[in-house]
Amino acid sequence: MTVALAHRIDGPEDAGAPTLVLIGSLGSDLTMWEPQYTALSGEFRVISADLRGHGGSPVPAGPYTVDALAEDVLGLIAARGGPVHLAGLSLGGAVAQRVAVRAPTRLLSLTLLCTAARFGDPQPWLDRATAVRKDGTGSIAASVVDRWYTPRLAASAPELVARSRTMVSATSDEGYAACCEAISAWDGRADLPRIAVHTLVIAGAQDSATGPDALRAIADAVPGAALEVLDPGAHLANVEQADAVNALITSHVHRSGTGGTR
Ligand SMILES: O=C(O)CC1=CCC(=O)O1
Repeated sequence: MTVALAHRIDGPEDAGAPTLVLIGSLGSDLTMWEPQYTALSGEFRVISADLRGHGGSPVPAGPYTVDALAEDVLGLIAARGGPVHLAGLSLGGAVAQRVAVRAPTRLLSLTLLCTAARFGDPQPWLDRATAVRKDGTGSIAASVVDRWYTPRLAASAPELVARSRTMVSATSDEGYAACCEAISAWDGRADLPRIAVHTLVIAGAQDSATGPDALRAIADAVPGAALEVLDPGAHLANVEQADAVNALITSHVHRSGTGGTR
C-alpha cells in the first residue's frame, strides 16, 4: 500500500518555477538535502522527501521493495500535479530509476547520485537487516557514516559527523531493516536501456559504497546519459561537493527544460 511521504517544500510558489524532487539515502532524513534546498530554492520549487521507514514518513511493516518505494514517490509527484525534475541519491537513486522506468511522462529530468542498478550481493543486506532489527540503527550508525564523507572532510567537520550519526540512529529500526531488504532484492540493470528521460549521473571518486564504476555502468546503459565524477567525494557527494552538485543539477534542469522524455 502506498504511503504519504513526509516532505518539505522550499522555493517559489509560482507555477512557472520548475519543481525539483529530492529523495535520499538509506538511513537519512530529508535534511541530508539541506545544501540543495538552501541554495536551489531561489530558482526552483524544491520538494525534499523522506522515504518510507525514514524521517517523518510512515513505517509500515517490512519487507519493502524498491517498487513500493517508487509508488510512494509517484504518489508525491501526482499530488503536485505536473511533471517534475527528480534527483535521487543511493537508495533514493534506485527508487528514482524505478520511477523513470514506470512513469517517464511524470519526469522532466532524472539525476542519479552515488547509486547503483544493483547494490552487490543480497546477503550482506539481509545480514544488516537482521543486525538492525536486533541491535537497532544506533549500532551501525558510525560505520554507515564512515562511508558518507571522505576522511579529510570527516576530520575537519566533527559536528557534521555527529549530526549524521544522530540521523542514522534516529531512523526507525524496522524502516531501515525493511529498506535493506528492498536493496537486497533490487536489480534494475536490465531496465536501464529503457530509461527515456534526460539523465545525469553523478559519482563520488572516493565513494566506497557505490563507486564510480557503478555510476559509469548506469551512464553507459541509459541512452544519452552524462556522467560526472566529483573528486573529492564519498557517498554523500551532495554534501561534500554541494556547490558542484548544485551547479550540475541546475544546468541539467535548464537543459532538460519542459520536455524530458525522448
Ligand atoms: O549504507 C550504505 O552502506 C550505503 C548505501 C547503500 C544504499 C544506500 O542508500 O546507502
